[in-house]
Amino acid sequence: MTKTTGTPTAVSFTGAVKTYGAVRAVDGVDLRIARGETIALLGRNGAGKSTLISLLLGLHPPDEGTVQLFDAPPERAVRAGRVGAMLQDARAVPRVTVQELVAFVAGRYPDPMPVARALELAGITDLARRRVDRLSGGQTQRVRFAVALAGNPSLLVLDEPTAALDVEARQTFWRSMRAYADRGHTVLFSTHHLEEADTHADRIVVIDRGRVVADGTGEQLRRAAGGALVSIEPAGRGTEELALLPGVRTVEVRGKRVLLRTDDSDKTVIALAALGAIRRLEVAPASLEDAFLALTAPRKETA
Ligand SMILES: Nc1ncnc2c1ncn2[C@@H]1O[C@H](COP(=O)(O)OP(=O)(O)OP(=O)(O)O)[C@@H](O)[C@H]1O
Repeated sequence: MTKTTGTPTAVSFTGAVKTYGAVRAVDGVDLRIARGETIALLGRNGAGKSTLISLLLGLHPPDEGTVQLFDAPPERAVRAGRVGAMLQDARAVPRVTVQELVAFVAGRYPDPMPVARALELAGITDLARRRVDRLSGGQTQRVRFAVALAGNPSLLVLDEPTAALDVEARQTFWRSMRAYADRGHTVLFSTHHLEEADTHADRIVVIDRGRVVADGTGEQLRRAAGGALVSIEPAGRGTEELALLPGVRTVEVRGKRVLLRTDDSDKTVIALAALGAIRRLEVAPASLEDAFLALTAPRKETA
């Protein structure tokens, strides 16, 4: 299926379910990540990304199904120092300096990277002597990245790693993440930034209501959601007949214009021309954002 089919497995979810009361936060997830892959988890707020990550790290057991890291239970891989994580809600330890904290974490791993290297990759060399509880939000986030890297783990798990970062820190982060991934490590990150997922991940996994609703490259997702967007001013025509045109998957009214998501823009445009009375035609390839919205549309919405 993918170029990584024969590669050893880093992460596997099989029928994984995690409920919180009536909420099925993770609802039957099957997912395999090969060693060396960089995976982006995309999903709306509350889709289940953080819960999936907590199962992966062994912070919670699944209610049903199994989760494995490197063909073993997550706790074993975590205890063996094969995993580094950067979570959203990790709290700063008071009074220690950045350097002390990173050195402490590195010391708990069997094969850590030099502390100076972790600080450099996270872009915080100049913060080494600062106290960790006296940093800005973005600085704290970069310290968390250094902590995740410190053990030189085979698998790096990053929950919304760029959420609080400014433009420059974001660029430094992605450069370092890529350098890390290029050395054969496996990286899983969650994000709300579609262009980051598209640019920096080998594969994008879209989660919606606790399920995997799409899994592929940005290009594959764009294609799956409908290859192109044809937009027109309908000049008084109803939208019903437009929905029946060849290739058209969905019809959406946006102000004066009508947007047709189509699998075959050539056929759709030829049919539109045959109908006549169509003004200001525009054709554009579907964006990843279009694909994401189509994949995660609320159930009641008529697209
Ligand atoms: N500790 C908890 N107790 C009860 N419900 C929870 C708990 N943690 C998460 N949930 C619920 O589980 C669902 C999935 O939440 P989760 O935090 O995994 O989503 P997410 O995709 O990470 O969201 P976000 O993008 O907002 O961080 C949501 O409906 C959330 O309200």
